Amino acid sequence: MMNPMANASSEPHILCADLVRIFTADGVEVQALQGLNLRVDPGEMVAVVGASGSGKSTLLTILSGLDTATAGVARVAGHDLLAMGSRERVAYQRHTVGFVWQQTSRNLLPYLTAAENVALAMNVAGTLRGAARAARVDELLELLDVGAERDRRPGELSGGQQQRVAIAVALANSPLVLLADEPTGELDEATSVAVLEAMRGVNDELGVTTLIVTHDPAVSGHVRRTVQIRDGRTSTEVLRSTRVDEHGEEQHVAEEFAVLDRVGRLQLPHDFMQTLELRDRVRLALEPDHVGVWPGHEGRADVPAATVPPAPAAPTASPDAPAAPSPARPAAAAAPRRPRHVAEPEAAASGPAASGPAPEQEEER
Ligand SMILES: Nc1ncnc2c1ncn2[C@@H]1O[C@H](COP(=O)(O)OP(=O)(O)OP(=O)(O)O)[C@@H](O)[C@H]1O
Repeated sequence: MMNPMANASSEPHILCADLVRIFTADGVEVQALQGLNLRVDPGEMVAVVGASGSGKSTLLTILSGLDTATAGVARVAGHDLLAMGSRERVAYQRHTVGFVWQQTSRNLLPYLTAAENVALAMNVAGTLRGAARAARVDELLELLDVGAERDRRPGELSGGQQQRVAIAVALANSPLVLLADEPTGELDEATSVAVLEAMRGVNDELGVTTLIVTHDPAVSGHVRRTVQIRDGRTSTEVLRSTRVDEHGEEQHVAEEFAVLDRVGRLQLPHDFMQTLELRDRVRLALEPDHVGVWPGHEGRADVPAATVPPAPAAPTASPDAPAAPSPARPAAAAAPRRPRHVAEPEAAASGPAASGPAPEQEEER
């Protein structure tokens, strides 16, 4: 199984850095993406989850080449999506990425059979012909477990079968990246699970980099990495892995991390901010193995500060249950300690963790 961190130094298949998309409607600006950062390495399968209006569809529309970002970086498999001309865009959509949308009508033509829908995608892109094309169609439909439905039209298929055929269509031209927008949005729970497992099978079998955008938190259970979008930014990530414990038993472990961008910005979880009444500005302190964050005003004195440790958190005790974001546990475990006020509090309070004061500039109060 692919370790999501394994390719950290190679060129990612999806790279978004400080991505911004501003819509203007009736003179009012809406910032759908507000400096989003995302990296997906070749062969990874990642879910992007978030509440309604958080910017998921906007992100996917940009990655699919149907919309262009206002600013920032968006690169997919070597294509610069902000600089792409119309000819490159067409080639990109035909050969580099495959899409699965929520609505069947957007994925499949109703008057063609399953096999004809897959073959049409190859025809449009001009890939494979004759017997090679027919063999590829059958191979894909078999892979998605809808080989027996090859001669049926979408109206004669169940919702789950339609989405499996849609995945086969998306894979027809051997894309490097598969993008799916709420692929289980119109399916019941059991069918959703089957479709997600089919996508995972495709990811394992073909190694196609897969990004699923959804509001459904249950999707997280089917991928090794889930990225949470909040207010147009990636805020936290959950990584899932399997480990063997000291008794030789397999444990499914989920660890949650805050996302840190290139210049040291991170979003503190809402509940941390509420618990410590953090607002406007905070005090920071660089400790030997973590960064401390304290209210910059008269915050609650009865609770210890949030801390941001550099190392991944320990595995969760209960299998497959996401841990609280890493910063929470050291905070709870750490003895309440006084914030280390800096000589010039205003300067420290305004800077990010990365530019916080060096220890020798600090003084204990
Ligand atoms: N074409 C547009 N014009 C103006 N505002 C838009 C446009 N598209 C999206 N928005 C706004 O951008 C924000 C993000 O929308 P987006 O559709 O990306 O969210 P989402 O997370 O996909 O939500 P949902 O799960 O409800 O589809 C919302 O505030 C939305 O109203």
